[in-house]
Amino acid sequence: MSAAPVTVAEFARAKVNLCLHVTGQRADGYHLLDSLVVFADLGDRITCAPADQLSLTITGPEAAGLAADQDNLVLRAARAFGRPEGAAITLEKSLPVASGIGGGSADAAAALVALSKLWHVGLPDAGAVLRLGADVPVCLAGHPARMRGVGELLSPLPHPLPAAHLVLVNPRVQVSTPSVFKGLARKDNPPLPPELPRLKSLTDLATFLTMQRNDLEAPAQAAEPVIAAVKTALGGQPGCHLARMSGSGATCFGLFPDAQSAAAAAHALRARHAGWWVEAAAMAA
Ligand SMILES: C[C@@](CO)(OP(=O)(O)O)[C@H](O)COP(=O)(O)OP(=O)(O)OC[C@H]1O[C@@H](n2ccc(N)nc2=O)[C@H](O)[C@@H]1O
Ligand SMILES: Nc1ncnc2c1ncn2[C@@H]1O[C@H](COP(=O)(O)OP(=O)(O)O)[C@@H](O)[C@H]1O
Repeated sequence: MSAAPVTVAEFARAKVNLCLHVTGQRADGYHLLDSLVVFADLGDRITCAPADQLSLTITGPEAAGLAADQDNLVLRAARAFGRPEGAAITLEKSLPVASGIGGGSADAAAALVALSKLWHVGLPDAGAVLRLGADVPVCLAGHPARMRGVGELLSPLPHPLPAAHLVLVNPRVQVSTPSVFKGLARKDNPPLPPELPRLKSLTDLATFLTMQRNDLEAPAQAAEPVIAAVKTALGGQPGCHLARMSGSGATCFGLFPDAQSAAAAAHALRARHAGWWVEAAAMAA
């Protein structure tokens, strides 16, 4: 007697680029990156239930920003298995769409894991995973990593990062990732140091990051000057060790030492900027 099929749920954590150096461009136009990627204990949720047909339903506070059509990265992830079986997939969307924290990539990665469990099949090959999006491999890895190449070269960090809390702020503007890359003044910026140092405290981490960059900040800010205001507002909160944009924006993050200071900053920012999306979360280990 075979076991009854069960529903599988996976968490799709927000990705944060603590720094993002653009070091070159490939002949196909994709850019070479060197980035420290971490995850927040905050994200979307994918649930896959057994079904004859493949279907997607989107719920949650950010559902209105996204269509449940064939282009949705969750259904693209299902098709990456080749000929997909049926599944009734629910995406509970909490992360703002197209905001530099990889919500779509995290959803794709979570869908891959959930469907491989539901269907008892292996994951698609690395090429198929990367074709879903440059951020999907790191989201599938799901742990802090140094990301190079166009996103496919992942190295675990040589030393664990210190505990930290994040405040994520999105001013509710969408910036187009291809346009931000196109706006770069230079594409051959210096990489991260070859060896990442041991960073024992949040002060060590912030000091190290202050010497690194997000090269996409300048072109994103040129398109949406409010991003500079977000960084200033975050950086002015008590306990904020560093404020920077993630990915191609427009979401910015602040690094805080503990849950209390992060929650207080989030509260103050929400009170001052009612239209902004503001969330506090621990940085996942
Ligand atoms: C910039 C980053 C940094 O982590 O984050 P987000 O802003 O998306 O969160 C990622 O590289 C984005 O990853 P992802 O959003 O999965 O990218 P894709 O769908 O593959 O590509 C979207 C577009 O971004 C540009 N692109 C993306 C990745 C890369 N290494 N070089 C590029 O030039 C290309 O113009 C591409 O058409
Ligand atoms: N499940 C999904 N969640 C978010 N965006 C999605 C999804 N499926 C497709 N997309 C599309 O992918 C693009 C990138 O979205 P997202 O990953 O949220 O942003 P970013 O790459 O800036 O972090 C958006 O233009 C969006 O329309």
